Amino acid sequence: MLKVNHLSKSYQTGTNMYPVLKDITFHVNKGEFVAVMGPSGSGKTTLLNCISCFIPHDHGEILLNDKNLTGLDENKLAAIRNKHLGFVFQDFMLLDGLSVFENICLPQIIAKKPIPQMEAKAQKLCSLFGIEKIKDKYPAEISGGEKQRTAVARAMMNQPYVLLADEPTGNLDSKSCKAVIDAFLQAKNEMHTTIFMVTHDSYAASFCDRVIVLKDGEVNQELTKTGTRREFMDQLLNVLRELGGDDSHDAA
Ligand SMILES: Nc1ncnc2c1ncn2[C@@H]1O[C@H](COP(=O)(O)OP(=O)(O)OP(=O)(O)O)[C@@H](O)[C@H]1O
Repeated sequence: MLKVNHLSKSYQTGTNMYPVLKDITFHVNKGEFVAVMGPSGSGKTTLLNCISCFIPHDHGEILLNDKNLTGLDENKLAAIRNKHLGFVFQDFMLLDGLSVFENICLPQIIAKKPIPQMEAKAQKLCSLFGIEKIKDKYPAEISGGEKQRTAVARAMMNQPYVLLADEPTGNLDSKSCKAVIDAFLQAKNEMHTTIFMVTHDSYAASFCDRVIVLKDGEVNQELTKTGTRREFMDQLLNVLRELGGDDSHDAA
């Protein structure tokens, strides 16, 4: 579903070029829930921004459902972002003046989809993610966990090929974190959604099928969950402790 082949990216500061991603290769299969972890500055956000088509990469290729995104012009990239990618951000990015239900509908309002079809879909997502009771409230009236579940529902409106999440649990306590992870697992299990999440949180990552660990812009290792979630979390904590890059929830 998502293939990243030999991806490189440098930033220019003055006359100096700083390589941030160095020959990154990995694949994410349809329906897989994959996290990217690594110490601060290892290139996680840069990688996500390249996959999101927000910034261009220098070398290599990114394929989304076998379509090569490399070299597409900004209009084509914007169309791919709108149609085929869903986004969940650390700070929710909900529109304060719209209700929960209207926020969820937003991607299809922008895409000018028929209203009855759109409302039926939003209603289904509200019940899937357990936010039916708050659907008429406004973002200022709901909790952080409810805001993020609303953001997950909104990201699912266009049934994206891949849901991209940037530190989705970063602003949440353990209980809300679990509620958001449950929303991802529901999207994966009931809608076969492919999820790619950047996180510092080993607790959140322990619910994933696989974790790609970055260090200094390179894939340091890939860890696949084989045993229990708790064992996987301990494995992640050990790896991250060695590399210096986790701030997992204590209550995990
Ligand atoms: N626009 C930019 N221009 C120049 N350098 C940048 C830019 N954005 C990021 N960097 C540098 O690239 C490196 C990787 O940054 P990035 O934000 O991708 O790391 P990260 O792993 O997401 O870090 P964190 O965990 O702290 O969010 C860092 O050294 C950062 O200072």
